[in-house]
Amino acid sequence: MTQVVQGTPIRADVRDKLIVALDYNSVAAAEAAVAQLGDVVSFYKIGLELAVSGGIDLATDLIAAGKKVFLDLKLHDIGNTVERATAAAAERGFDILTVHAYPMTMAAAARGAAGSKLEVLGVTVLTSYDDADLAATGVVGGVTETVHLRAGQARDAGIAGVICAPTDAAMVRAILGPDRRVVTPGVRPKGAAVGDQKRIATPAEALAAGADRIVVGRPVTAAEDPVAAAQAILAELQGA
Ligand SMILES: O=c1ccn([C@@H]2O[C@H](COP(=O)(O)O)[C@@H](O)[C@H]2O)c(=O)[nH]1
Repeated sequence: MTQVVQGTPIRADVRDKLIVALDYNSVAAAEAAVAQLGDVVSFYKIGLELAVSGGIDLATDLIAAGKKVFLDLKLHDIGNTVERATAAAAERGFDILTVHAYPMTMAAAARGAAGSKLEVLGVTVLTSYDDADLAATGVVGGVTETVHLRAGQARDAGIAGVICAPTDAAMVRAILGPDRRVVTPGVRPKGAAVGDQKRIATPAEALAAGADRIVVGRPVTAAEDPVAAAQAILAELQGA
């Protein structure tokens, strides 16, 4: 069904650029949000909170309802485990799976996803980190240098693309070229609460910098009117 926002139809390809994070602690709450957002949102993310609350099975219902589903588990383990978990995610029909952007982890996930439609994305540096947070983990080199390194390693591992901050997207796009995915959380419409995110940009800025898709959680799910919030983001994306 075509969405119309303020008299303008939202194209289907634009709708697929918005991934709404279902960060809830129960399947019932996530289902209520999906029902409320209806045809406005076509792509959902199941992350750690919902996954440990029984949400992985919700993906089956979402996929059956024609939605795309991103499983954001940020895997990092020995190669055999990552490869088998990735293959299991592919088997369940997920569209996107995240792993941390370490070379062995990404290579294992690439093997697990081989021959499937599952897009594996490597998480470069979390959008809630600044240089000091990264240094505290023992990483030598700031955020920009580390994202640069890890984006190149993601390309070389043969995975579909990366997760990065919208503020890194232009640099990452130049490294990955036009055919790989650049997906950015840390997106905040003008005036939205920043929360714990540190490297942020607006939806339009993220697309202009080279992002294919944006991930938005609280600015939609915690909004007084989540439908209006999602529609406003879609209108901004379509105008970008
Ligand atoms: O670097 C990252 C990787 C993943 N995320 C996830 O995206 C959403 C963002 O939610 P907001 O409420 O819009 O902040 C959330 O599920 C994170 O786990 C990220 O923010 N940054």
